[in-house]
Amino acid sequence: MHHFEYRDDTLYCEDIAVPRIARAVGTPFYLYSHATLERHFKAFDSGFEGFPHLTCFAVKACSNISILRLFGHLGGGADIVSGGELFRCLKAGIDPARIIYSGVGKTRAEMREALLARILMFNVESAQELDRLQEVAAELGTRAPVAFRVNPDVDPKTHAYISTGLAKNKFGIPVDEALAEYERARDMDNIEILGVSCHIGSQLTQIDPFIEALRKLKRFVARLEERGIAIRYLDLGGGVGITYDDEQPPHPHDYAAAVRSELGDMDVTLILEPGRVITGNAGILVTEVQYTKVNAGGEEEKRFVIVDAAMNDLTRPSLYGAYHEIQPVVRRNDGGEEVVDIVGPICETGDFMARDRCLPRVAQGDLLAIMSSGAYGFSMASNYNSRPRAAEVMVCGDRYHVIRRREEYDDLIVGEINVECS
Ligand SMILES: Cc1ncc(COP(=O)(O)O)c(C=O)c1O
Ligand SMILES: N[C@@H](CCCC[NH3+])C(=O)O
Repeated sequence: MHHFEYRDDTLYCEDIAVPRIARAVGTPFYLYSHATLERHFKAFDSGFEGFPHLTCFAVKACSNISILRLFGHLGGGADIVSGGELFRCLKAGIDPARIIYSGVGKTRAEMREALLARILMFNVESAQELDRLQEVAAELGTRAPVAFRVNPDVDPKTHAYISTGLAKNKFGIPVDEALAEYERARDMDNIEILGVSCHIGSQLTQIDPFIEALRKLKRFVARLEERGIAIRYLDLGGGVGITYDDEQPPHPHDYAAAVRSELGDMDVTLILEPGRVITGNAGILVTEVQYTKVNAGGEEEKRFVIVDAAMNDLTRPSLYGAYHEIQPVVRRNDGGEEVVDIVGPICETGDFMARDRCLPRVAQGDLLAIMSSGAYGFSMASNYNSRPRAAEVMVCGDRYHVIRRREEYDDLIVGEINVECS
């Protein structure tokens, strides 16, 4: 359920007509519904009510500080993967004691920053990372709280690029090797073992792989306990999928019920790292049709709708061949339909939002809504082709706020130095 719906054939976000915002801020822009963000966060979090848990929003999915602030107010923490994400979370007022730090390539500087901020836990992903963390913590005269991210070798049955829990993926430490790392960590002066973590992939549409991974984790925790290593936190990562097209992912409550049932009376605090399931369907990308054209020279006639959003704004279709529903912002019921490629202005054939898509006939100046863009949308945007990044807007009821202004040309060269080598 989200709060983007038509009223008299015009798309509204909560109580505001989308064309009104387009006139005020220009296009393209990301548009988020505050009520939907809140609803999705609560829908996820409430599934674990009564069980000690912490919902740490995966910042990489949608990292605007106004949105992070909202989740912080709702009692959430954050799952970060860089110093930049830590910086954002602190700016957004997220309690560092609710921040966990994942990622395979943490630098010394990033470790230092996170230790100084006193985050809850590092999810350590390799033996060398453990050694480095011990050194950095010793330099600061502190102890680093850690979980190891174990790789359970479970097939998440998702797109190969976003599968992370198979042995052949770069993430985590194989379960069989992790035991030795825990024993090493136990003997380190500046490491404090707090937990075990895993994250097997993103956009999962079935519950079974989560449960298979959890079973392996439980067996692993029992082996740790046999060796006198106690675990306080069990981090199950993120990964619950959403409907982009016709997928039928589990409802967050069904996911939570299955996890709780498998956990039984295990005495741990659960950490969850949801991203997409919270923000994915709470945001859209609004774009304007610049041109339409027909290329009739080849074997088949090709119809193109050229819009002002591109792969630099929303990279998912180009990168994964991902499907995003595309809807006219104002529905006209007289023009019929046609099969088109909806493409951006970038000089790449891979710059498309949709291919061979049946769309109501559109004309220059029409607005289109690229749905389900609230996760891995703006956060993956770039300046490719020297395109200023889009604005981000959040609607709260009958008001809207620009939560990130559109970039200007001067933003494109921030940090560049105009050197002439003679
Ligand atoms: C370590 C980690 N946690 C959480 C997430 C969030 O995943 P999702 O957006 O699928 O919930 C990711 C991304 O896949 C991740 O890499
Ligand atoms: N960027 C991916 C998800 C990757 C999740 C990061 N571990 C997407 O757009 O679907």
